[in-house]
Amino acid sequence: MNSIRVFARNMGKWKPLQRVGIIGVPFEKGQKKYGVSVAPAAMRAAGLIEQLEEIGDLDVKDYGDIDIRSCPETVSVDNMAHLPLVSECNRKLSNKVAQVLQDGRVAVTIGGDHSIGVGTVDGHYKVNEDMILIWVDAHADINTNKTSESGSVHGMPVALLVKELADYWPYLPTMDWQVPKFSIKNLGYVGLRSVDSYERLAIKKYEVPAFAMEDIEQHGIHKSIHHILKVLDPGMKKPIHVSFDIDSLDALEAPSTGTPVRGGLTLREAISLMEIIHSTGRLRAVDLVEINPALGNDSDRKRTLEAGLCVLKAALGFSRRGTAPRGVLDLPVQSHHEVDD
Ligand SMILES: NC(=[NH2+])NCCC[C@H](N)C(=O)O
Ligand SMILES: [Mn+2]
Ligand SMILES: [Mn+2]
Repeated sequence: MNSIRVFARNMGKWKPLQRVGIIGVPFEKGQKKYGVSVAPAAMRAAGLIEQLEEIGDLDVKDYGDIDIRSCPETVSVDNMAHLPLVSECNRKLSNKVAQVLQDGRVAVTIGGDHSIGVGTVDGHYKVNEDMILIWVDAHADINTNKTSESGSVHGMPVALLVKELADYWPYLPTMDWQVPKFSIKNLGYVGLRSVDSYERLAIKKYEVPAFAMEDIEQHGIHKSIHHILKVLDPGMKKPIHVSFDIDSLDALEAPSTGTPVRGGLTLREAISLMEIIHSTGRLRAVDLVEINPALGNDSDRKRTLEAGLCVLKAALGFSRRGTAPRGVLDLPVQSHHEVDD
């Protein structure tokens, strides 16, 4: 984007330019299926950067992909597949996310499977220790290697991150760089509908605000996300990290994903959720994970990539109402219709 034009447009009372940094993570060893590593390239080919720039008032910088090289897997941990690879990828990713944030940009990370949530949250926490985390997912991803039925690390990132569960892990070789400091008290879930029994136990024990699909059914997406934000941050000042697993969406909306679950969020609900979070002005990092372009047919793939783009655009300020031309309206466009509650 032309920086002089941006400067001119931001003089006066216009909202400041939002700076965004894109990180691709072509990593798929946190689960068993081929293809989720192709998502960063597929999202770029689908027009990710251009579509974000079209929102306006965005300065988008593409930091490229994390370098995923297969290192020799000399150690192994029981029921935890490819730990050295997961660890190495996340170590690099954590540093990159911290760098993007220190550059004053919202860190937008395109996975990859959800094991990369370890690196994104770790990197974010290094910069903003008061961050809160909204995990939007069909799954809770809070298994340890002892409770997981799959042995896949994409079902474990939350348990690796939170300090309250640190004692439930054995020593994890290669993971010395990652010290769990983030508190489970700063975590909330949206979209759950496939939660394993020990995961359920952890959520209950630590009273994690968790809006499963039945809660969203009951309260609606607006009240659900407002409630989570209020519980996690009553003062409304903390930086927000959203880790968005595409399988939070209904399998009909986003079929190209490794562990689809029916009965999920509509795309409209996900867009609403992201619009609300954007409107706080405190979104600092967003992950979009588990898109697997190798699964399904052309139409499935296209629908899933489009859904991912819609979600990211909503998170970064795209308005479904349209945006008025500059200089015409000083205030954000609101609905012209008063609706009684
Ligand atoms: N990020 C994901 N899609 N995770 C799916 C996890 C599924 C299951 N709970 C497991 O531990 O393996
Ligand atoms: Mn997940
Ligand atoms: Mn999931």
